[in-house]
Amino acid sequence: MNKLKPSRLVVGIKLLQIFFWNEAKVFAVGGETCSRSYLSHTKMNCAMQNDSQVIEEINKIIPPLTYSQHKGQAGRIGIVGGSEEYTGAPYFAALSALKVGADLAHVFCPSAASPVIKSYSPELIVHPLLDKEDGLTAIKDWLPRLGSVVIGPGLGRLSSTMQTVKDIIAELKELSTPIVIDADGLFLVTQDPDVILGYKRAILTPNVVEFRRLANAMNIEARNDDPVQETIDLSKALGDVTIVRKGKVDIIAHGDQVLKVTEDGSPRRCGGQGDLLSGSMATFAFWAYKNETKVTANPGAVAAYGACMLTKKCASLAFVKYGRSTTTTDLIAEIHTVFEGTFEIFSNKNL
Ligand SMILES: NC(=O)C1=CN([C@@H]2O[C@H](COP(=O)(O)OP(=O)(O)OC[C@H]3O[C@@H](n4cnc5c(N)ncnc54)[C@H](O)[C@@H]3O)[C@@H](O)[C@H]2O)[C@@H](O)CC1
Ligand SMILES: Nc1ncnc2c1ncn2[C@@H]1O[C@H](COP(=O)(O)OP(=O)(O)OP(=O)(O)O)[C@@H](O)[C@H]1O
Ligand SMILES: [Mg+2]
Repeated sequence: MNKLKPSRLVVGIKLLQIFFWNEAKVFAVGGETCSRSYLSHTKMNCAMQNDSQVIEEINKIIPPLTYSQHKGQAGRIGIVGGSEEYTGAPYFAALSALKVGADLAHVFCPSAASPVIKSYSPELIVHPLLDKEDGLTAIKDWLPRLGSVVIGPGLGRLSSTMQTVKDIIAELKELSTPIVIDADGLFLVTQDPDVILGYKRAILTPNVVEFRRLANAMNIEARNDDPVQETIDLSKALGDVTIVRKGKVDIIAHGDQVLKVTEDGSPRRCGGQGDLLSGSMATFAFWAYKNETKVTANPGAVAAYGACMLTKKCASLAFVKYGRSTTTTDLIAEIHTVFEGTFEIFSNKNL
């Protein structure tokens, strides 16, 4: 009997997925109206009424792949994170930033985490500076060279680390660098919201628990029946930062501007998927702010949407293959396929 080899089966499944995504996009162009989505709070929401329109915006910010680009132009991303306990989180974030298309990823971590993170991957540049006496000075030398920075994956909550991170955030604000804040970075914001208050290039990516902590810290009225309004309220209370409220549906709010990612994702809740999201978002954020005149929506919201869509599709594709065994490494392995199936690739143009 002519049996289908497992590898062919996998390729077949991938092709079907890509086909159906493209079909869905075409359907969205033809069939969607503002009333379909919950994007009804502002004029901007109506302007960005369906997935294909937002993806068009994202296509405008993706850098072309040409032989004339030099290393660093597609992104030099910083990750401030890691601790003795958590070394996987900054690794997942940094590798995801690279796999989405950044050229270089720098991890700034404490000494104890550094050899571990280095040994996971030779592709990461790892600086064991976070707990060094003169570490902040050395880190400050690097910051102007970074296109965007993720603060928080696996960072831990030592008060000495938190003070250094506050100083790093202050410097990044001076430089107008886009900042993605996740995990223990969000803990810092909960303790001291002033560190990020009013910085419009900040993107905060809370999970369910982190959102509740932030909302409580900012005295946001709980609205169980209207999570969108609650997310808008938090964004406004923090001075129009971008909030990405992760969940079955991801809700993105930048002031009154709202986008929603309703992609299925997966029912597997293994740790590290939020790190894939924050790392990939940093690369999109660098591209979006660099090309902010090309997009009509807020660049932070556009970047967030790209990363949320990508992460959910990676989860979905990995789950088809590995089911209950799916781990974040399996999701990262799908970034290339998902990127090609979702966004326009400018390879072979302007060579
Ligand atoms: N491999 C790694 O090194 C990883 C490290 N991580 C790091 O681990 C540290 C702690 O992160 P946590 O996310 O555990 O934060 P917390 O330590 O604040 O714990 C949050 C708690 O809420 C629970 N929770 C999560 N989603 C929930 C939901 N929808 N409903 C009810 N409860 C829910 C979790 O099980 C957890 O017990 C951070 O530094 C983070 O970056 C994570 O990123 C996961 C991967
Ligand atoms: N209930 C859910 N159903 C489907 N997808 C979900 C659900 N909850 C979260 N996700 C997705 O999982 C990804 C990570 O979100 P999650 O809430 O797990 O972050 P996190 O807890 O910070 O993860 P991490 O373990 O990396 O810290 C996002 O893409 C989000 O959309
Ligand atoms: Mg997390």
